[in-house]
Amino acid sequence: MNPPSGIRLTAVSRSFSGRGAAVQALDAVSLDCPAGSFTALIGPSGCGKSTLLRIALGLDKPDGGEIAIGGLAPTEAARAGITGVAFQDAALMPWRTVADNIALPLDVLGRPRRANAAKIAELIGLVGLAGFENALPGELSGGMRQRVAIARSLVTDPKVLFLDEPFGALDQILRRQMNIELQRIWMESGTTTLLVTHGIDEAVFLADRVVVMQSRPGRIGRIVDIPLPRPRHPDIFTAAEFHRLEDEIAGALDGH
Ligand SMILES: Nc1ncnc2c1ncn2[C@@H]1O[C@H](COP(=O)(O)OP(=O)(O)OP(=O)(O)O)[C@@H](O)[C@H]1O
Repeated sequence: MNPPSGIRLTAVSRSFSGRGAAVQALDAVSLDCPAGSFTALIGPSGCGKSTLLRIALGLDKPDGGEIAIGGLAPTEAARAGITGVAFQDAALMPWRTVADNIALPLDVLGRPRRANAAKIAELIGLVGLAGFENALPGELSGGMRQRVAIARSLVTDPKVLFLDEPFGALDQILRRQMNIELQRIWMESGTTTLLVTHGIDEAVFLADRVVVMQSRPGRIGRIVDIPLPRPRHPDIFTAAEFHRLEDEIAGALDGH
């Protein structure tokens, strides 16, 4: 049997006590993302999305509950290269070429670059950047930079991928193109993916399920299954069923 490669949160809580009253950023959040699934996380500002992500990446610790990434504690999973992550800001190193930026997690984990040359070339092809291997970030468009960030997040062959609004800064047309690309990459890589987004349309287009969070305290309000067949084509954005699912999520965000 393959090792488990999903995400499992069991009653995860995290509160912050600042100068004012304590804030319950996460209140007993339980979520199971099966291996290979695509989950979108959506919710109002301050509902605990970043806190959840930071805990999943091993950058913060919960006050209570448990979290397992591919069956491991978050810090172990990160150290083993099981976790990949891409943020809204592509955060590329401006002096490193596309190939060198993609290779960065290998350098951090002390893995030999030469042994992974074929992997880097494959990823460059996967994100549609063949021919730009030696370009510097300053020579790329915003969408191309985000594609480099996604390739970089996949270079360790992660079992679990966290995407924090990776297309939030892009315009609507480019965002849709990137959504189509991301669906293809996910279908080819089979990586368990958790996408944090503010876009209802993006969530419905990409996800198997949309987790709608509520704030103060940060909780899961509703989980909406997205039973649309794959691969999903751009014309699905105008389908009646697509709009019905968007409305259901919008309603859940409003607390209905
Ligand atoms: N380090 C911290 N110290 C104090 N309070 C914090 C800290 N980090 C988060 N919080 C509080 O926890 C709550 C959840 O914050 P979090 O950043 O996780 O929300 P979010 O859903 O990611 O919001 P957004 O969509 O605006 O990015 C907020 O009320 C925030 O003020």
